[in-house]
Amino acid sequence: MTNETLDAVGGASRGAERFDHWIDGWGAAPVGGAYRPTTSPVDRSVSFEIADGDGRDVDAAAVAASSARHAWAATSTAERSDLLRAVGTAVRENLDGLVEAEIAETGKLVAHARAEMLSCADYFEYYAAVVRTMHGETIDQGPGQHTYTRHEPFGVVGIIAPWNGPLNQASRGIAPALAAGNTVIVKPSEFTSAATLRFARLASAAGLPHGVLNVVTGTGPAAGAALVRHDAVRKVTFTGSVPTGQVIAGIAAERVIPLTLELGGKSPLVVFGDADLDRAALAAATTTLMNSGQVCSATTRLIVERSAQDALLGRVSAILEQKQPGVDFGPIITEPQFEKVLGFFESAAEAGATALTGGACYRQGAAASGRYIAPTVYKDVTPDMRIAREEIFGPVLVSLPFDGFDEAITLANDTEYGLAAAVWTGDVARGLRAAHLIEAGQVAVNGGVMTQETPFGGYKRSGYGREKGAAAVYEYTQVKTVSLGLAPQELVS
Ligand SMILES: NC(=O)c1ccc[n+]([C@@H]2O[C@H](COP(=O)([O-])OP(=O)(O)OC[C@H]3O[C@@H](n4cnc5c(N)ncnc54)[C@H](O)[C@@H]3O)[C@@H](O)[C@H]2O)c1
Ligand SMILES: C[N+](C)(C)CCCC=O
Repeated sequence: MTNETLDAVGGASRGAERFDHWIDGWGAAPVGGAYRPTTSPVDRSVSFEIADGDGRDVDAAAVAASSARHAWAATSTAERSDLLRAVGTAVRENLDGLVEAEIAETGKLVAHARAEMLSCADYFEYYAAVVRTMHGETIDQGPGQHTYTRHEPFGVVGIIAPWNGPLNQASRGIAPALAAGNTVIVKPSEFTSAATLRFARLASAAGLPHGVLNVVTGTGPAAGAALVRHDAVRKVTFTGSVPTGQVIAGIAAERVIPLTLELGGKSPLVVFGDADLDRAALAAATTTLMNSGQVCSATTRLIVERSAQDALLGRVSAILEQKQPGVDFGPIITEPQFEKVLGFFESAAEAGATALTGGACYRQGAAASGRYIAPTVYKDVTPDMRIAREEIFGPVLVSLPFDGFDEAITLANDTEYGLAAAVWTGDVARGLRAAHLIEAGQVAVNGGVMTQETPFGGYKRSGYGREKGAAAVYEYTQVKTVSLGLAPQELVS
């Protein structure tokens, strides 16, 4: 692959644009005056200078979000719906700038970055519709009472986002939180903040009142922890790793505030021998390559009926071997994650797994200057190996054979995680039986798809709470019961 191709996907040789926080409808320089660079995973050049915030900047955002919250909560659902739709339109009309910012920090393929930004617009348009369906209930206690429930916003919601799908993952929380009448402070990953900052400007220009959406950038321990600890923040949605989720859950428990945790996964892809192996192989290759495996719900733990293992792995390897870095798949987004994936290769070699293809980064050609990892397929894996147990978050497929339905389910559930699963079989009834027995928040049988409309979240250590789907809007509300006496009551003295 040529340098020209890499430039096209990653954007080297660019000036380092500087980004401030977005607070109360304006760019706000960090109180401490510090900025940190973000880099392109394509060639490690500096992409942007991003405000390196801390608790003082969170304080400023909290003042803005708190000041705006009553007026925002008092808007009608029709007004909020119109504004959310306008935000979605603004994303569509300014797609190129968002895509450019996202690619500069993640190295995503242009087509993938565009799809993610369009899906971001979808979140706003979808929750623009959902907000108009929100309702409480009436409770019949007899003729003398009129009792009903209201779904009221929490006030200020904190959203902490990861680097693998920066604006996309943040939008998944921002849209329903705003729809429900909350104001929001977003803390993007310190590795990937630019698209979220550009988005916040667009949202303000589209009509979101000042203070309704704020973005504070900086590291997790400085800006992120300050956000979770802030008195004004009444609910937090965190998407990221289990260890960070545990830290945040500790703070939330201390403060007694609700938390949605969207954490990692080690999701199984179960293939029975009677499946369409060509389609199953394509699915396995796609999940391995998608965002270079940096997807929380990637089903990269391939659990395949022993009789079909060689045929399936041959097909998957053949597909992956044709793929080119920068053309068919992107780089690993952060340097620590790149090193982590290489560490898994060492561990796999020491444990005796066989790499049918891949198993290394690129050491020659243009891809060697970026964080590219060759798509990898492992055979001769045992369930106790690190590559079989831990989330790799790279383009690495790990194969475990099974004999019989029960062993397939046992292996699928032999993980501390429970985010997602996929099942491929020629017997639909068996596919659904497997789907019901697998401990995961979403299971796709024979290529079923998940969209904005489908609830998403984890079982076990993959987290709690649900995002996406109509019900997610209620995760950003608290229920109040109101009871009105209609008849004279006897007073108890
Ligand atoms: N379940 C999901 O929907 C989902 C989606 C995307 C990514 N993920 C998971 O995210 C992980 C990769 O993302 P990551 O490396 O950015 O995760 P991470 O936990 O390192 O960081 C996530 C966010 O938390 C912030 N943070 C870090 N320490 C913090 C602290 N002490 N207090 C407050 N905030 C803190 C970071 O700055 C970042 O914004 C993977 O495990 C992946 O599976 C899950
Ligand atoms: C990176 N994507 C494609 C937005 C998917 C993110 C879902 C979980 O990590």
